[in-house]
Amino acid sequence: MMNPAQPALDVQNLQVRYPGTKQVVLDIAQLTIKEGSFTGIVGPSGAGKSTLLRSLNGLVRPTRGQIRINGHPVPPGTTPQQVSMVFQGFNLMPRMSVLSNVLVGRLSHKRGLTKLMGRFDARDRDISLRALSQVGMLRYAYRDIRDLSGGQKQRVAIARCLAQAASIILADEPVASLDPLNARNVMSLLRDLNLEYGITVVVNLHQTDLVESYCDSVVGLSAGQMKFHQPTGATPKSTPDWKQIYA
Ligand SMILES: Nc1ncnc2c1ncn2[C@@H]1O[C@H](COP(=O)(O)OP(=O)(O)OP(=O)(O)O)[C@@H](O)[C@H]1O
Repeated sequence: MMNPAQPALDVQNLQVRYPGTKQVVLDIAQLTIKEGSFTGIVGPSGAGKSTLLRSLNGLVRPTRGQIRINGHPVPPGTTPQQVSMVFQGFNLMPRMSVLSNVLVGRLSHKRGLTKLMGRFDARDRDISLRALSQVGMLRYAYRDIRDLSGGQKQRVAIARCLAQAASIILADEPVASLDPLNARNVMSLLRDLNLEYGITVVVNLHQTDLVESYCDSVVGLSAGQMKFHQPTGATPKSTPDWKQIYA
């Protein structure tokens, strides 16, 4: 159930230093992402965009700070069930069917031996097939992942998020390895899911035109610091054009 008053993501005093290094690569005093929003994260290479998403997903353990997901504090380094991630390289299992890959999204709803053994029931299959239908990939359900194009693979990865019933999708440069047409198709799919189901989307992007077309707000990072967080639409004259971060 959407609760627009409550942020989907709330970050306070987040700091990341990778183990064995001295450099603080992310230092964000406060970042709030509204539920149901579609936020682009921009910034030069090495700015900390991936580190931010990976911290939110528990893949990176912050040195300090607090992360709240849908109002609940997330213990450092844990992956909340409501959060699902899409990667540039798809992170799908080759030599397995499309459906098997989507079923992986159901694992976060399992416990104990059932999870360990990767056992799925009829409901899991129904949910996964429905997810494939939602991304227009149902007819590929029993095909091998290796038979798919990059754009199709990314659709399957997004279906895996839907099977997980994630309320937040974090997408780390999801279209970086796609041609411009497929890039727009994948962005449109994310936008449709955002509008239709209220899924909060946070996406790292290098292409400013995609940020302008699809995102309702934009966060600018530079050298691990948050430089701005503002709507993408009418940019007030008093604030710098967000594209300046690339200058
Ligand atoms: N596993 C790691 N160990 C040590 N340092 C890392 C690690 N991962 C990233 N870094 C460093 O953290 C900083 C931020 O990297 P990050 O990948 O988050 O940036 P980014 O904005 O996503 O860059 P890009 O746009 O090139 O993907 C960089 O200086 C990078 O070298």
